[in-house]
Amino acid sequence: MSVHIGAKENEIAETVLLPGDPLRAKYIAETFLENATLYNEVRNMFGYTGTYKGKRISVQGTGMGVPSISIYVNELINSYNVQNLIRVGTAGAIQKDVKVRDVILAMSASTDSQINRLTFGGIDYAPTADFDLLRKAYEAGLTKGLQLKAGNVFTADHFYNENSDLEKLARYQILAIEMESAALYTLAAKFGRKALSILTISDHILTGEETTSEERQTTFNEMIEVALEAAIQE
Ligand SMILES: O=P(O)(O)O[C@H]1O[C@H](CO)[C@@H](O)[C@H]1O
Ligand SMILES: O=c1cc[nH]c(=O)[nH]1
Repeated sequence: MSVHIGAKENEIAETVLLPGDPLRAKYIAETFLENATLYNEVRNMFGYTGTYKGKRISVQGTGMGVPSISIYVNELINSYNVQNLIRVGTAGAIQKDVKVRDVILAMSASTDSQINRLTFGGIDYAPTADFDLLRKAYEAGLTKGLQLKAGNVFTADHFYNENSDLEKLARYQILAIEMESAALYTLAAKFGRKALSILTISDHILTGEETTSEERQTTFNEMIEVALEAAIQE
C-alpha cells in the first residue's frame, strides 16, 4: 500500500476515474461498475475496482483542492502504475452560455495555485488535457447526443474568494471554476500519463443557480457515462 491508499499491488486498474467527493466514488462503483470491490478506506477516501462493459476500471476519491488531488495522483501513478486518469468533478460556470448541469471538457486549466510556480520558477506552464482522451470523451458525448463544450477552466485555490476577478476570467474565455485539474494535468505530464477532466456544472456563479449537495454526491450520470465510455477505449 501507499501512504494514503490501502490497496494491494494490482488491485487498482490502469484507468481510474477521479471524483473529488469519495461518496461520488461509492455512487459510481455501485451504480455503474460490475463486481466492484472496495480497495481503499484510508481517511474515508473510498476507492473501488470493478468492470464496465467487461473492462477493468477503478474509481478513487481525491478530496478537494490541489494538495489533496496531488497526493492521490502521485500515489496512483508511482505506487500503482496507473496510466489513465479521468477526473469526474463539479464546477461553477462563469459564462452565460454554460448552464447548470452542462458537461464540459477541460482542454486546459489556468490556476492561481502556487504549485506550478514552485515547480517551474519564472515559467507559466500551461496544464493541458491529453488530446486522445479528450477526443474519445467528446465522441462518446456525440454518441449520447451531447454536444459537450470544451475549453479552458480555472483551478482555484480558494472556494470562497472575495478577490477573484471573474469578469476578467470570463472575458478571457474561462468556462468554469473548479479546484483540481491544473494539478492533475501537470502531474500526468510529469510522469507521461494521460489525463482529462470532465466536469458537470453544479452551480452558476453569475446567476446563483445551484444543484443540491445530494446531486453533487450522486447523479451527474451523463458525465460519468462519458468518462466510462472514454475509459473503456484505453
Ligand atoms: O465535485 P468535486 O469533484 O469535488 O469538484 C469541485 O467541488 C469541490 C468544491 O465544492 C472542489 O473539489 C471542486 O473542484
Ligand atoms: O470549485 C468549485 C466547484 C463548484 N462550484 C464552484 O463555484 N467552485
